Amino acid sequence: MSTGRTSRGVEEHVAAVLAHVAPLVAVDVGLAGLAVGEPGLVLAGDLHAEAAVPPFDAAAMDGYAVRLADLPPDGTPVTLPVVGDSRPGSPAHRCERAMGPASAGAEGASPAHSVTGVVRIMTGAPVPAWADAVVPVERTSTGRFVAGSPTTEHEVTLARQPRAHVRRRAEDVAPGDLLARAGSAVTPALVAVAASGGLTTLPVRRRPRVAVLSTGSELLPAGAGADTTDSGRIPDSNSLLLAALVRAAGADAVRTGAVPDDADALRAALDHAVSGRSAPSDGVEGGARPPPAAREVDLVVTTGGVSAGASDVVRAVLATPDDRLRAVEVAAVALRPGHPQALARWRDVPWLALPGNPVSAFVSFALFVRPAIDALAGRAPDVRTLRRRSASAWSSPPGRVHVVPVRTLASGDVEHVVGPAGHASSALLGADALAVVPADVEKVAVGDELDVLPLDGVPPGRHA
Ligand SMILES: Nc1nc2c(c(=O)[nH]1)N[C@H]1C(S)=C(S)[C@@H](COP(=O)(O)OP(=O)(O)OC[C@H]3O[C@@H](n4cnc5c(N)ncnc54)[C@H](O)[C@@H]3O)O[C@H]1N2
Ligand code: MOO
Repeated sequence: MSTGRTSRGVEEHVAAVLAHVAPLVAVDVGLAGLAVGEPGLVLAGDLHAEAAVPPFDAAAMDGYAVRLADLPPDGTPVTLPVVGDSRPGSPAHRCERAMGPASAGAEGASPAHSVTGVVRIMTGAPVPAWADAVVPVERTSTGRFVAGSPTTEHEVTLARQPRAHVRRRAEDVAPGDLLARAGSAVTPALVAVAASGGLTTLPVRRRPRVAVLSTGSELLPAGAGADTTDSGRIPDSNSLLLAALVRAAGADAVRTGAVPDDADALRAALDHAVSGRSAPSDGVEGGARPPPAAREVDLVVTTGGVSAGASDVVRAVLATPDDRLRAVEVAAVALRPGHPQALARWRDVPWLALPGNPVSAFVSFALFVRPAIDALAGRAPDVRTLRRRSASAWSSPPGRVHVVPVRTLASGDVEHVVGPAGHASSALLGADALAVVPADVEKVAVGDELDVLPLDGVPPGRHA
Protein backbone atom coordinates (compact mmCIF):
# COMPACT_ATOMS: atom_id res chain seq x y z
CA MET A 1 0.00 0.00 0.00
CA SER A 2 1.33 3.41 -0.86
CA THR A 3 2.10 5.69 2.05
CA GLY A 4 2.03 8.78 -0.21
CA ARG A 5 5.61 9.53 0.74
CA THR A 6 8.66 10.09 -1.43
CA SER A 7 11.66 8.03 -0.33
CA ARG A 8 14.88 10.01 -0.31
CA GLY A 9 18.30 10.25 1.26
CA VAL A 10 19.35 12.76 3.92
CA GLU A 11 21.33 14.92 1.48
CA GLU A 12 18.38 15.08 -0.87
CA HIS A 13 16.07 16.21 1.92
CA VAL A 14 18.58 18.85 3.07
CA ALA A 15 18.66 20.16 -0.51
CA ALA A 16 14.84 20.22 -0.63
CA VAL A 17 14.75 22.20 2.63
CA LEU A 18 17.42 24.65 1.46
CA ALA A 19 15.50 25.25 -1.78
CA HIS A 20 12.85 26.98 0.37
CA VAL A 21 15.11 29.45 2.20
CA ALA A 22 17.22 32.41 1.07
CA PRO A 23 19.31 34.87 3.09
CA LEU A 24 17.24 37.59 4.76
CA VAL A 25 17.50 41.15 3.44
CA ALA A 26 20.67 43.01 4.48
CA VAL A 27 20.49 46.36 6.28
CA ASP A 28 23.20 48.85 7.31
CA VAL A 29 23.27 49.34 11.07
CA GLY A 30 25.38 51.94 12.91
CA LEU A 31 28.17 50.53 15.07
CA ALA A 32 26.79 52.14 18.22
CA GLY A 33 23.44 50.43 17.63
CA LEU A 34 25.16 47.10 17.01
CA ALA A 35 27.00 47.33 20.31
CA VAL A 36 23.81 47.63 22.34
CA GLY A 37 21.36 45.96 19.99
CA GLU A 38 20.34 42.36 19.51
CA PRO A 39 23.08 39.73 19.50
CA GLY A 40 23.57 37.08 16.86
CA LEU A 41 23.63 39.27 13.75
CA VAL A 42 25.54 38.08 10.73
CA LEU A 43 27.64 40.16 8.38
CA ALA A 44 25.97 40.52 4.98
CA GLY A 45 29.08 41.53 3.02
CA ASP A 46 32.87 41.36 3.20
CA LEU A 47 34.22 44.07 5.48
CA HIS A 48 37.30 46.14 4.59
CA ALA A 49 39.00 48.72 6.81
CA GLU A 50 38.83 52.34 5.69
CA ALA A 51 41.48 53.73 8.02
CA ALA A 52 44.84 52.55 9.36
CA VAL A 53 45.17 51.17 12.88
CA PRO A 54 47.08 52.76 14.48
CA PRO A 55 46.49 55.81 12.30
CA PHE A 56 49.95 57.22 13.11
CA ASP A 57 53.20 56.01 14.69
CA ALA A 58 52.26 55.96 18.37
CA ALA A 59 54.16 55.60 21.64
CA ALA A 60 53.68 52.21 23.28
CA MET A 61 55.08 53.48 26.61
CA ASP A 62 55.04 56.65 28.69
CA GLY A 63 58.53 58.12 28.37
CA TYR A 64 60.62 60.14 25.95
CA ALA A 65 60.64 60.09 22.16
CA VAL A 66 64.22 60.01 20.96
CA ARG A 67 66.19 59.93 17.74
CA LEU A 68 68.42 56.87 17.96
CA ALA A 69 71.18 58.77 16.18
CA ASP A 70 71.42 60.94 19.32
CA LEU A 71 72.06 57.92 21.61
CA PRO A 72 75.39 56.08 21.66
CA PRO A 73 74.95 52.57 20.23
CA ASP A 74 76.95 51.05 23.12
CA GLY A 75 74.23 52.02 25.63
CA THR A 76 76.17 54.85 27.33
CA PRO A 77 73.64 57.26 28.93
CA VAL A 78 73.42 60.80 27.59
CA THR A 79 71.72 63.87 28.98
CA LEU A 80 69.45 65.66 26.50
CA PRO A 81 67.10 68.65 26.76
CA VAL A 82 63.35 68.03 26.93
CA VAL A 83 62.04 70.20 24.10
CA GLY A 84 58.34 69.41 24.05
CA ASP A 85 55.36 67.25 24.90
CA SER A 86 53.31 64.79 22.89
CA ARG A 87 50.13 63.70 24.58
CA PRO A 88 47.32 61.52 23.29
CA GLY A 89 45.15 63.80 21.17
CA SER A 90 47.74 66.58 21.34
CA PRO A 91 50.79 65.84 19.21
CA ALA A 92 54.12 67.67 19.41
CA HIS A 93 53.79 69.42 16.04
CA ARG A 94 55.54 72.57 17.10
CA CYS A 95 58.53 70.78 18.41
CA GLU A 96 58.47 68.50 15.39
CA ARG A 97 58.76 71.53 13.15
CA ALA A 98 61.59 72.89 15.23
CA MET A 99 63.48 69.62 15.23
CA GLY A 100 62.48 67.71 12.11
CA PRO A 101 65.30 66.64 9.84
CA ALA A 102 64.94 67.59 6.16
CA SER A 103 63.86 64.02 5.41
CA ALA A 104 61.02 63.98 7.96
CA GLY A 105 58.12 62.13 6.29
CA ALA A 106 54.66 63.68 6.53
CA GLU A 107 56.06 66.85 8.04
CA GLY A 108 58.61 66.93 5.24
CA ALA A 109 58.38 70.70 4.92
CA SER A 110 60.08 71.00 8.31
CA PRO A 111 63.41 72.75 8.52
CA ALA A 112 66.56 70.68 8.88
CA HIS A 113 67.21 69.18 12.27
CA SER A 114 68.78 71.83 14.38
CA VAL A 115 68.34 70.78 18.02
CA THR A 116 69.31 67.55 19.72
CA GLY A 117 66.67 66.72 22.30
CA VAL A 118 63.79 64.53 23.36
CA VAL A 119 60.03 64.95 23.63
CA ARG A 120 58.08 63.87 26.69
CA ILE A 121 55.51 61.45 25.31
CA MET A 122 52.58 59.49 26.73
CA THR A 123 51.32 56.08 25.60
CA GLY A 124 49.14 56.44 22.51
CA ALA A 125 50.48 59.89 21.56
CA PRO A 126 51.91 60.46 18.09
CA VAL A 127 55.67 59.96 17.84
CA PRO A 128 57.29 62.97 16.13
CA ALA A 129 58.34 62.22 12.57
CA TRP A 130 62.03 62.71 13.43
CA ALA A 131 61.95 60.28 16.38
CA ASP A 132 62.37 56.55 16.04
CA ALA A 133 62.07 55.16 19.56
CA VAL A 134 60.50 55.78 22.97
CA VAL A 135 62.53 55.25 26.14
CA PRO A 136 60.19 54.29 29.04
CA VAL A 137 60.23 56.85 31.85
CA GLU A 138 61.29 54.27 34.45
CA ARG A 139 64.49 53.69 32.46
CA THR A 140 65.43 57.39 32.67
CA SER A 141 66.68 59.81 35.31
CA THR A 142 63.08 61.10 35.71
CA GLY A 143 61.98 57.72 37.14
CA ARG A 144 58.26 58.36 36.86
CA PHE A 145 55.69 60.94 35.82
CA VAL A 146 53.22 62.04 38.46
CA ALA A 147 49.66 61.81 37.16
CA GLY A 148 47.92 65.17 37.16
CA SER A 149 51.03 67.21 37.99
CA PRO A 150 52.67 69.45 35.44
CA THR A 151 55.95 67.99 34.20
CA THR A 152 58.78 70.44 34.53
CA GLU A 153 62.05 68.61 33.94
CA HIS A 154 64.19 70.44 31.39
CA GLU A 155 66.57 67.61 30.70
CA VAL A 156 66.74 63.87 31.11
CA THR A 157 69.48 61.26 31.18
CA LEU A 158 68.68 58.14 29.19
CA ALA A 159 70.28 55.43 27.09
CA ARG A 160 69.46 53.38 24.01
CA GLN A 161 67.04 50.49 24.78
CA PRO A 162 66.71 47.15 23.04
CA ARG A 163 63.10 47.82 21.98
CA ALA A 164 61.72 50.85 20.15
CA HIS A 165 58.32 50.91 21.95
CA VAL A 166 56.68 52.49 18.91
CA ARG A 167 53.48 51.11 17.37
CA ARG A 168 53.92 51.75 13.68
CA ARG A 169 51.15 53.27 11.60
CA ALA A 170 48.94 50.51 10.09
CA GLU A 171 50.91 47.72 11.76
CA ASP A 172 47.61 46.32 13.08
CA VAL A 173 45.25 47.12 10.18
CA ALA A 174 46.01 48.83 6.87
CA PRO A 175 43.31 50.69 4.88
CA GLY A 176 41.60 48.17 2.62
CA ASP A 177 42.49 45.16 4.77
CA LEU A 178 39.82 42.45 4.90
CA LEU A 179 38.48 42.44 8.46
CA ALA A 180 35.83 39.74 8.10
CA ARG A 181 34.00 37.86 5.39
CA ALA A 182 30.28 37.89 4.62
CA GLY A 183 28.60 35.31 6.80
CA SER A 184 30.82 35.93 9.84
CA ALA A 185 29.17 36.54 13.18
CA VAL A 186 29.08 40.17 14.29
CA THR A 187 31.13 39.63 17.45
CA PRO A 188 32.05 42.26 20.05
CA ALA A 189 35.60 42.20 18.66
CA LEU A 190 34.38 42.81 15.11
CA VAL A 191 32.35 45.86 16.20
CA ALA A 192 35.45 47.26 17.93
CA VAL A 193 37.90 46.55 15.11
CA ALA A 194 35.45 48.02 12.57
CA ALA A 195 35.22 51.20 14.67
CA SER A 196 39.01 51.45 14.91
CA GLY A 197 39.25 50.86 11.17
CA GLY A 198 37.12 53.96 10.51
CA LEU A 199 33.83 52.26 9.66
CA THR A 200 30.52 53.75 10.78
CA THR A 201 28.04 51.02 9.86
CA LEU A 202 28.05 47.30 9.12
CA PRO A 203 25.83 45.52 6.60
CA VAL A 204 24.01 42.88 8.64
CA ARG A 205 21.15 40.46 8.48
CA ARG A 206 18.75 40.30 11.42
CA ARG A 207 18.35 37.11 13.39
CA PRO A 208 15.97 34.74 11.64
CA ARG A 209 12.63 34.33 13.36
CA VAL A 210 11.24 30.82 13.69
CA ALA A 211 7.74 29.85 14.79
CA VAL A 212 7.63 26.58 16.72
CA LEU A 213 4.50 24.57 17.38
CA SER A 214 3.70 21.08 18.61
CA THR A 215 0.79 18.94 17.44
CA GLY A 216 -0.95 16.14 19.30
CA SER A 217 -4.17 15.82 21.31
CA GLU A 218 -2.18 13.97 23.97
CA LEU A 219 -0.16 17.07 24.79
CA LEU A 220 -0.48 19.06 27.99
CA PRO A 221 0.81 22.63 27.98
CA ALA A 222 4.62 22.75 28.08
CA GLY A 223 6.07 23.27 31.51
CA ALA A 224 2.73 22.95 33.34
CA GLY A 225 3.57 19.64 34.98
CA ALA A 226 2.48 16.06 34.28
CA ASP A 227 -0.94 14.45 34.61
CA THR A 228 -0.95 11.62 37.16
CA THR A 229 -4.39 10.33 36.19
CA ASP A 230 -4.79 7.83 33.36
CA SER A 231 -5.82 10.46 30.82
CA GLY A 232 -3.06 9.33 28.43
CA ARG A 233 -1.78 12.87 28.24
CA ILE A 234 1.89 13.86 28.40
CA PRO A 235 3.63 17.22 28.73
CA ASP A 236 4.56 18.93 25.45
CA SER A 237 8.34 18.94 25.58
CA ASN A 238 9.09 19.41 21.88
CA SER A 239 8.06 23.05 21.66
CA LEU A 240 10.46 23.88 24.49
CA LEU A 241 13.16 21.69 22.95
CA LEU A 242 12.86 23.30 19.54
CA ALA A 243 12.52 26.85 20.84
CA ALA A 244 15.74 26.36 22.83
CA LEU A 245 17.51 24.77 19.85
CA VAL A 246 16.38 27.64 17.61
CA ARG A 247 17.77 30.12 20.05
CA ALA A 248 21.06 28.24 20.47
CA ALA A 249 21.33 28.27 16.66
CA GLY A 250 21.27 32.08 16.65
CA ALA A 251 17.63 32.72 15.76
CA ASP A 252 14.57 33.94 17.66
CA ALA A 253 11.80 31.47 18.47
CA VAL A 254 8.11 32.28 18.68
CA ARG A 255 6.59 29.34 20.49
CA THR A 256 2.95 28.43 20.19
CA GLY A 257 1.26 26.05 22.58
CA ALA A 258 0.34 22.50 21.55
CA VAL A 259 -2.34 22.14 18.89
CA PRO A 260 -4.77 19.19 19.10
CA ASP A 261 -5.16 16.65 16.31
CA ASP A 262 -7.78 18.70 14.48
CA ALA A 263 -7.04 19.94 10.97
CA ASP A 264 -8.93 23.23 11.35
CA ALA A 265 -7.21 23.92 14.65
CA LEU A 266 -3.84 23.31 13.01
CA ARG A 267 -4.68 25.59 10.05
CA ALA A 268 -5.71 28.34 12.49
CA ALA A 269 -2.52 27.79 14.51
CA LEU A 270 -0.40 28.03 11.36
CA ASP A 271 -2.14 31.28 10.41
CA HIS A 272 -1.41 32.58 13.86
CA ALA A 273 2.20 31.37 13.79
CA VAL A 274 3.08 32.98 10.45
CA SER A 275 1.60 36.25 11.66
CA GLY A 276 4.54 36.34 14.07
CA ARG A 277 2.44 36.52 17.22
CA SER A 278 3.08 34.03 19.97
CA ALA A 279 0.23 32.29 21.74
CA PRO A 280 -1.15 34.23 24.72
CA SER A 281 0.55 31.94 27.24
CA ASP A 282 3.87 31.91 25.46
CA GLY A 283 6.68 34.31 24.85
CA VAL A 284 9.25 35.32 22.30
CA GLU A 285 12.20 33.21 23.28
CA GLY A 286 14.98 35.15 21.65
CA GLY A 287 17.00 38.11 22.87
CA ALA A 288 15.50 40.32 25.56
CA ARG A 289 13.08 42.71 23.94
CA PRO A 290 9.63 44.12 24.63
CA PRO A 291 6.58 41.92 24.08
CA PRO A 292 6.33 41.32 20.38
CA ALA A 293 4.23 43.24 18.01
CA ALA A 294 3.56 41.03 15.04
CA ARG A 295 6.83 40.55 13.19
CA GLU A 296 7.66 38.62 10.16
CA VAL A 297 8.34 34.93 10.65
CA ASP A 298 10.88 33.33 8.33
CA LEU A 299 10.24 29.67 9.05
CA VAL A 300 7.61 27.50 10.75
CA VAL A 301 8.65 24.26 12.44
CA THR A 302 6.04 21.79 13.67
CA THR A 303 6.46 18.45 15.39
CA GLY A 304 4.24 15.39 15.31
CA GLY A 305 1.44 14.12 13.15
CA VAL A 306 3.65 13.39 10.20
CA SER A 307 3.66 9.57 10.10
CA ALA A 308 0.96 7.13 9.05
CA GLY A 309 -1.48 7.22 11.96
CA ALA A 310 -5.20 7.87 11.69
CA SER A 311 -4.84 11.01 13.81
CA ASP A 312 -1.75 12.39 12.07
CA VAL A 313 -3.01 15.93 11.69
CA VAL A 314 -0.06 17.36 9.78
CA ARG A 315 -0.46 14.70 7.11
CA ALA A 316 -4.18 15.50 6.97
CA VAL A 317 -3.58 19.22 6.44
CA LEU A 318 -0.87 18.57 3.87
CA ALA A 319 -3.14 16.21 1.94
CA THR A 320 -6.04 18.69 1.64
CA PRO A 321 -5.92 21.42 -1.02
CA ASP A 322 -5.96 24.90 0.52
CA ASP A 323 -5.19 28.37 -0.87
CA ARG A 324 -2.73 28.93 1.92
CA LEU A 325 -0.79 25.74 1.23
CA ARG A 326 1.83 25.20 -1.50
CA ALA A 327 4.83 23.09 -2.45
CA VAL A 328 3.97 20.07 -0.30
CA GLU A 329 6.59 17.33 -0.05
CA VAL A 330 6.00 14.36 2.24
CA ALA A 331 9.15 12.30 2.54
CA ALA A 332 10.34 9.01 3.96
CA VAL A 333 13.95 9.92 4.63
CA ALA A 334 16.55 7.14 4.90
CA LEU A 335 17.35 8.22 8.42
CA ARG A 336 16.96 6.92 11.96
CA PRO A 337 15.62 8.53 13.97
CA GLY A 338 13.80 11.15 11.92
CA HIS A 339 12.34 8.98 9.17
CA PRO A 340 9.01 10.72 8.43
CA GLN A 341 9.48 14.34 7.32
CA ALA A 342 7.42 16.86 5.38
CA LEU A 343 7.83 20.36 4.05
CA ALA A 344 5.59 22.91 2.43
CA ARG A 345 4.83 26.63 2.39
CA TRP A 346 2.01 28.04 4.50
CA ARG A 347 1.03 31.54 3.34
CA ASP A 348 4.36 31.45 1.57
CA VAL A 349 6.38 30.90 4.76
CA PRO A 350 8.51 27.73 4.58
CA TRP A 351 7.15 25.05 6.90
CA LEU A 352 9.26 22.12 8.11
CA ALA A 353 7.15 19.35 9.66
CA LEU A 354 9.29 17.12 11.90
CA PRO A 355 8.29 13.84 13.51
CA GLY A 356 6.92 13.96 17.04
CA ASN A 357 9.24 11.62 18.88
CA PRO A 358 11.44 13.97 20.89
CA VAL A 359 14.71 12.32 19.82
CA SER A 360 13.54 12.30 16.18
CA ALA A 361 12.68 15.99 16.49
CA PHE A 362 16.08 16.68 18.02
CA VAL A 363 17.93 14.87 15.22
CA SER A 364 15.72 16.46 12.56
CA PHE A 365 16.58 19.86 13.96
CA ALA A 366 20.33 19.19 13.71
CA LEU A 367 20.13 17.83 10.17
CA PHE A 368 17.42 19.98 8.55
CA VAL A 369 16.35 23.00 10.64
CA ARG A 370 19.83 24.15 11.66
CA PRO A 371 21.05 24.41 8.03
CA ALA A 372 17.84 26.29 7.14
CA ILE A 373 18.49 28.82 9.93
CA ASP A 374 22.10 29.19 8.77
CA ALA A 375 20.90 29.85 5.22
CA LEU A 376 18.36 32.47 6.38
CA ALA A 377 21.05 34.15 8.45
CA GLY A 378 23.37 34.17 5.44
CA ARG A 379 25.99 32.38 7.52
CA ALA A 380 29.00 31.13 5.65
CA PRO A 381 28.51 27.48 4.74
CA ASP A 382 29.68 25.89 7.91
CA VAL A 383 31.19 22.43 7.72
CA ARG A 384 30.24 21.57 11.22
CA THR A 385 31.06 17.88 11.31
CA LEU A 386 34.27 16.82 13.03
CA ARG A 387 36.12 13.54 12.54
CA ARG A 388 36.27 11.62 15.82
CA ARG A 389 37.27 8.05 16.72
CA SER A 390 34.63 5.86 18.26
CA ALA A 391 35.24 4.48 21.74
CA SER A 392 32.17 2.22 21.45
CA ALA A 393 30.86 -0.43 19.11
CA TRP A 394 27.27 -0.58 17.88
CA SER A 395 25.09 -1.80 15.02
CA SER A 396 23.42 0.61 12.62
CA PRO A 397 20.28 -0.02 10.58
CA PRO A 398 21.02 -1.02 6.99
CA GLY A 399 20.19 1.52 4.30
CA ARG A 400 19.63 4.44 6.71
CA VAL A 401 21.82 7.16 8.06
CA HIS A 402 21.97 6.43 11.78
CA VAL A 403 22.29 9.39 14.09
CA VAL A 404 23.58 8.49 17.53
CA PRO A 405 23.97 10.72 20.58
CA VAL A 406 27.61 10.59 21.72
CA ARG A 407 29.75 12.18 24.39
CA THR A 408 33.33 13.31 23.93
CA LEU A 409 35.89 11.72 26.23
CA ALA A 410 39.04 13.41 27.54
CA SER A 411 40.98 11.57 24.79
CA GLY A 412 38.85 13.29 22.12
CA ASP A 413 37.25 9.97 21.14
CA VAL A 414 33.46 9.71 21.35
CA GLU A 415 31.35 7.24 23.24
CA HIS A 416 27.84 6.07 22.40
CA VAL A 417 25.39 7.45 24.97
CA VAL A 418 23.18 4.55 25.86
CA GLY A 419 19.56 5.25 26.67
CA PRO A 420 17.00 2.70 27.81
CA ALA A 421 15.55 2.58 24.27
CA GLY A 422 16.20 4.11 20.88
CA HIS A 423 13.81 6.98 21.46
CA ALA A 424 14.76 7.79 25.02
CA SER A 425 15.15 11.53 25.25
CA SER A 426 17.08 11.14 28.51
CA ALA A 427 19.99 9.83 26.38
CA LEU A 428 20.30 13.35 24.99
CA LEU A 429 21.16 14.63 28.44
CA GLY A 430 24.53 12.89 28.30
CA ALA A 431 25.37 13.90 24.73
CA ASP A 432 27.56 16.73 23.50
CA ALA A 433 27.43 15.67 19.84
CA LEU A 434 25.62 13.48 17.34
CA ALA A 435 27.53 10.83 15.41
CA VAL A 436 26.25 10.58 11.82
CA VAL A 437 26.81 7.03 10.55
CA PRO A 438 26.41 6.65 6.77
CA ALA A 439 23.62 4.47 5.38
CA ASP A 440 26.05 1.83 4.06
CA VAL A 441 27.69 1.23 7.45
CA GLU A 442 26.04 -1.50 9.51
CA LYS A 443 28.61 -1.90 12.25
CA VAL A 444 30.67 0.69 14.07
CA ALA A 445 33.77 -0.77 15.77
CA VAL A 446 35.96 0.76 18.48
CA GLY A 447 38.56 2.92 16.73
CA ASP A 448 36.43 3.62 13.62
CA GLU A 449 36.46 7.23 12.42
CA LEU A 450 33.06 8.93 12.63
CA ASP A 451 31.54 12.19 11.42
CA VAL A 452 30.32 14.01 14.50
CA LEU A 453 28.03 17.07 14.70
CA PRO A 454 28.75 19.14 17.83
CA LEU A 455 25.62 20.31 19.64
CA ASP A 456 25.08 24.06 19.94
CA GLY A 457 25.61 25.33 23.43
CA VAL A 458 26.99 22.06 24.86
CA PRO A 459 30.77 22.25 25.32
CA PRO A 460 32.56 19.01 24.33
CA GLY A 461 33.44 16.83 27.30
CA ARG A 462 30.79 18.52 29.46
CA HIS A 463 29.40 15.13 30.37
CA ALA A 464 32.60 13.09 30.44
N1 LIG B 1 2.62 2.72 10.82
C1 LIG B 1 3.65 3.57 11.02
N2 LIG B 1 3.78 4.10 12.22
C2 LIG B 1 4.81 4.92 12.46
C3 LIG B 1 5.76 5.19 11.45
C4 LIG B 1 5.57 4.63 10.20
O1 LIG B 1 6.35 4.83 9.26
N3 LIG B 1 4.51 3.81 10.01
N4 LIG B 1 6.82 5.98 11.76
C5 LIG B 1 7.24 5.94 13.12
C6 LIG B 1 8.29 6.88 13.34
S1 LIG B 1 9.81 6.44 12.76
C7 LIG B 1 8.11 8.02 14.01
S2 LIG B 1 9.44 9.05 14.31
C8 LIG B 1 6.83 8.43 14.54
C9 LIG B 1 6.60 9.86 14.15
O2 LIG B 1 5.28 10.08 14.19
P1 LIG B 1 4.59 11.48 14.18
O3 LIG B 1 5.40 12.54 13.61
O4 LIG B 1 3.26 11.28 13.58
O5 LIG B 1 4.52 11.81 15.72
P2 LIG B 1 3.38 11.52 16.75
O6 LIG B 1 2.70 10.25 16.40
O7 LIG B 1 2.56 12.71 16.86
O8 LIG B 1 4.24 11.33 18.05
C10 LIG B 1 5.20 10.32 18.17
C11 LIG B 1 5.55 10.16 19.65
O9 LIG B 1 6.13 11.34 20.15
C12 LIG B 1 5.34 11.90 21.20
N5 LIG B 1 5.25 13.34 21.04
C13 LIG B 1 4.72 13.97 19.99
N6 LIG B 1 4.78 15.30 20.17
C14 LIG B 1 5.38 15.50 21.34
C15 LIG B 1 5.69 16.67 22.07
N7 LIG B 1 5.42 17.89 21.59
N8 LIG B 1 6.28 16.54 23.26
C16 LIG B 1 6.56 15.30 23.75
N9 LIG B 1 6.27 14.15 23.09
C17 LIG B 1 5.68 14.25 21.92
C18 LIG B 1 3.99 11.29 21.00
O10 LIG B 1 3.22 11.30 22.15
C19 LIG B 1 4.33 9.93 20.51
O11 LIG B 1 4.69 9.09 21.60
O12 LIG B 1 5.82 7.63 14.05
C20 LIG B 1 6.08 6.20 14.09
N10 LIG B 1 4.94 5.51 13.70
O1 MOO C 1 12.31 7.66 12.25
MO1 MOO C 1 11.47 7.68 13.68
O2 MOO C 1 11.98 9.29 13.58
O3 MOO C 1 12.83 6.60 14.09
O4 MOO C 1 11.55 7.63 15.28
